[in-house]
Amino acid sequence: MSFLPEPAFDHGSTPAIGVLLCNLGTPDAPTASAVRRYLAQFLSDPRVIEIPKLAWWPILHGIILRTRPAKSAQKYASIWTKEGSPLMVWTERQAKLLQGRLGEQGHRVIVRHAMRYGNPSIASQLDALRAAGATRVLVLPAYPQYSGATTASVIDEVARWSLAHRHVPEFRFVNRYHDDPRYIEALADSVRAHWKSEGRGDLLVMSFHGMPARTLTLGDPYHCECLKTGRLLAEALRLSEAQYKVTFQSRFGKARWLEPYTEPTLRTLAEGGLKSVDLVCPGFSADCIETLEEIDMEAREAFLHAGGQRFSYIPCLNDRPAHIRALAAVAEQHLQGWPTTTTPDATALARQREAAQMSGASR
Ligand SMILES: C=CC1=C(C)c2cc3[nH]c(cc4nc(cc5[nH]c(cc1n2)c(C)c5CCC(=O)O)C(CCC(=O)O)=C4C)c(C)c3C=C
Ligand SMILES: [Fe+2]
Ligand SMILES: [Fe+2]
Repeated sequence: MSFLPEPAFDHGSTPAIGVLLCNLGTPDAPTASAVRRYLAQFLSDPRVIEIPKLAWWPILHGIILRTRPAKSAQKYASIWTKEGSPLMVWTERQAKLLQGRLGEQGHRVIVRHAMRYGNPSIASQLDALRAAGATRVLVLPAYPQYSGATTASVIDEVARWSLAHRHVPEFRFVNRYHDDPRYIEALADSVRAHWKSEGRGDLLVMSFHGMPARTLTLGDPYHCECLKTGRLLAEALRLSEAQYKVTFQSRFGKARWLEPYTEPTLRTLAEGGLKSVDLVCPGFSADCIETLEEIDMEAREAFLHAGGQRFSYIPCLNDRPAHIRALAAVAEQHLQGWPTTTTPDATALARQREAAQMSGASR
């Protein structure tokens, strides 16, 4: 392997700490071609599809990328905003607000947002942080619950970027914050606020993104962390076991995924006589196609069609002040003990030595 020559870190007056807020990513536009590009990158990630490439490639390129983009693009179009994809808009806003909070901490902190798939890429934002003088970078995947498919995939991408650089910044990673009291309180606060303004249903369904069921037996902690978040949120809201239910949504493909599945559960509950339900998605830090379309449109329709009378969707934490406070607290906790001083920059020192020798020689 060979490394390209690269400019020294631009330290400016004080070396900075970068904070990279990462989310999953989203297409650049609600069109079939943009969705195809996005899905091709996403579904080629071996962290996401754990099937040998030889078996998966013909399915991905022969079937999925020919059929899914057009259907998905229509769904994206139904949630797209003037500013763009909701996931992008919220993540960008969260990073700005986080910058406002972390900028107050006494050291120079530069917050950037990045997407694991699509834009802005993790690589481009790490380049930008490096150019701005960040010699240390805290990577904060906006996934409260750890999973190999999400959190570890972000870590892979950071490692891939590092493979191409000689002078790699110091990294720290937030692997999870599923049981952080400030995150739980932010969730509880949003549910209470919703009940106050919209009224309260007979059951609170907590719907998390699903994962293939086999990941649980293979050792992925995701399922356990979702259940713990659910229990802690229920405790914060003083709910009995009969007053809430944890479910899993967004099944992809034919394999068994984590159960119970959200939409079939809602249908069964409605058929069993449940009239009024509140639904919250605690594992999504920002509203996106999976919450706005799959839950607030499709799951709502399924519940009402099966005899339910009231379906009340509680938005994700998005830019709620308690959420930004929680993210800032999680970041601060991981920044603790990280000195802002840096090792002398080898290139800068070599240049200084060279300049001193030159000026000595000319005298
Ligand atoms: C919150 C955590 C997430 C986990 C865990 C996760 C696992 C996972 N997802 C897929 C397949 C798809 N997910 C899609 C969208 C999507 N997924 C997450 C989050 C998690 N995924 C988010 C935030 C989004 C929204 C993106 C947006 O643009 O709004 C999609 C694309 C949409 C579609 O075509 O349905 C797919 C496909 C798998 C296979 C998986 C675990 C193995
Ligand atoms: Fe997903
Ligand atoms: Fe979905």
